[in-house]
Amino acid sequence: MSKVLVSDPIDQAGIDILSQVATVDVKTGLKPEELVQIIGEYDALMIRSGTRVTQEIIEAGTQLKIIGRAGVGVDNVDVPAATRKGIVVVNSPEGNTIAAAEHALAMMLSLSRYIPDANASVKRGEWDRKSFIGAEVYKKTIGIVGLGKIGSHVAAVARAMGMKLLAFDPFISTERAEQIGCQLVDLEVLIQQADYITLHIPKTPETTHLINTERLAKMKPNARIINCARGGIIDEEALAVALREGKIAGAALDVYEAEPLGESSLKSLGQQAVLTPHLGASTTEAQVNVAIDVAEQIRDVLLGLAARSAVNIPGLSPDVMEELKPYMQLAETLGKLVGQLAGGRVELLNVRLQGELATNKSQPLVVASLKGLLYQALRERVNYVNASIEAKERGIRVIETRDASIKDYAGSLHLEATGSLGTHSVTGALFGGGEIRLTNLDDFPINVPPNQHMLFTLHRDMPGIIGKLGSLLGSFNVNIASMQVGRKIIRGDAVMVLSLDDPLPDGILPEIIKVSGIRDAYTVTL
Ligand SMILES: NC(=O)C1=CN([C@@H]2O[C@H](COP(=O)(O)OP(=O)(O)OC[C@H]3O[C@@H](n4cnc5c(N)ncnc54)[C@H](O)[C@@H]3O)[C@@H](O)[C@H]2O)C=CC1
Ligand SMILES: O=C(O)CCC(=O)C(=O)O
Repeated sequence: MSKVLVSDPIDQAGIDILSQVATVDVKTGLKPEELVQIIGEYDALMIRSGTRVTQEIIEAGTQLKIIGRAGVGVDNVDVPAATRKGIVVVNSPEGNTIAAAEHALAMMLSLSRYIPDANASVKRGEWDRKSFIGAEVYKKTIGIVGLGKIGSHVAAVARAMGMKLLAFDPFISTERAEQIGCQLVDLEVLIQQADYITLHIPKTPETTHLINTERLAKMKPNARIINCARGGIIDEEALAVALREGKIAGAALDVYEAEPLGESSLKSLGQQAVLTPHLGASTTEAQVNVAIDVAEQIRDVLLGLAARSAVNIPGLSPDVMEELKPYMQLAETLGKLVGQLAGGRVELLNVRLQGELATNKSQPLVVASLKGLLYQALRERVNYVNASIEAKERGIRVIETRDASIKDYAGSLHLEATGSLGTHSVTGALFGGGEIRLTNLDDFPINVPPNQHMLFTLHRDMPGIIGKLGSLLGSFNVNIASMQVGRKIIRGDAVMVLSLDDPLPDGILPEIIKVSGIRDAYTVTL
């Protein structure tokens, strides 16, 4: 019989499901070294946010087939390490949506009416009615940053409370925002106009310290901010200063840069700060939902079936998987690339399956392309199962075509996306040993392997451009790993594809576009 280790508190409903197919050991509060010692015995590991599944634990888990995160965020799992070892990582993208949204709303009302401090004062034996004169949310403006699952539910309830709704989400169409009843605005407008700002976005390099000293200074003095998403989206030190100096009226936080929250200047603040210990998902209902959702997937994988919310490995039948596996990564990489070239708010994705891929069996490659395209917006919340639904909800039209006559490579994939930066296309194929190659960019022939940090330029093919760009990058201390020019005619238009050792520093892209002969430049992270 298989063995499952449950290393965080999980609802009994999940344990009951796992027990149908496995011996279940519940051992919570293990130290990392204790987990490394015992993990080798187990076929599956089920966690919440309390267990950090490091590469060392994954390496020691020689029998592991699946890691199940009873919740949304898999930022406590080294997913690339699990993928390298063929371990499926699953989560529950929707099981705690309502719980997290309601917590954010509860935080907003608690802040406005000083409920935590008023409660504490009554319990101390006081009857102080003067210190807790609150503010109404009715007719106030709420600015929702991130209009995904949780943000949309917050919007629906806030609307019912008579609030005016602004939203910032660069990956959502205006139509979708209007359906939810929100006016889509730039972040800076939202920051300046909102009375309440609530964050419902993933933590990514772009969202880290999104709320910093400068943005706090632009908020209204009566503004209150709520973070029930991820710690680190707000710069906590800057927030504490802004609250202490009365630059804004209040903050309610459920998540912190380091958890549990240790020494922090937030703790010495008065009633203008409400702090909870990462309770967003802590409702009986959400814990039952996520436990069942994830336990069912662990059970299915242990029985040799597919998982419905795998974040790293698709739930395809073994024979289809065998044939398509080498191309899934290609499709996802091309999706990530073309999505970033097209900018946010992609309206249209054309996927052309070429050569031997031009068959019905290759349909999962369209889904993998969408998963890549949506990665920048949704991170680990997009998977092979929900990618098509998420695309539809975001108003992304997907056109799928097949062309068996294109035989430059055995099989190749061509993606074209239209978004806020215009229309861009990329083609890719697999070379010997399954190595991914980008073979065409915006109709220019190229032949480069994808790299984590890349820079693309559209320029005039003329002497001196490559040197000027190289010097400019050098002056910003950016090291070029490789460079290739793609052109159709000599001294005509051309593209330059550069692989960089590091991400491009902020502010350099406009400088690149100023170089004479360069018409456009794009940077992507894969
Ligand atoms: N406190 C808690 O216990 C819980 C926290 N969460 C967290 O809540 C957050 C939201 O979760 P969901 O709504 O389920 O995710 P979701 O994936 O449905 O929505 C996230 C939204 O953020 C948008 N987005 C991505 N990057 C952005 C950026 N740079 N600026 C503005 N918008 C951006 C996306 O387009 C998407 O619409 C996540 O960070 C999740 O980990 C989720 C559940 C419980
Ligand atoms: O498991 C928990 O309580 C944390 C929930 C959470 O933050 C998530 O699902 O992303």
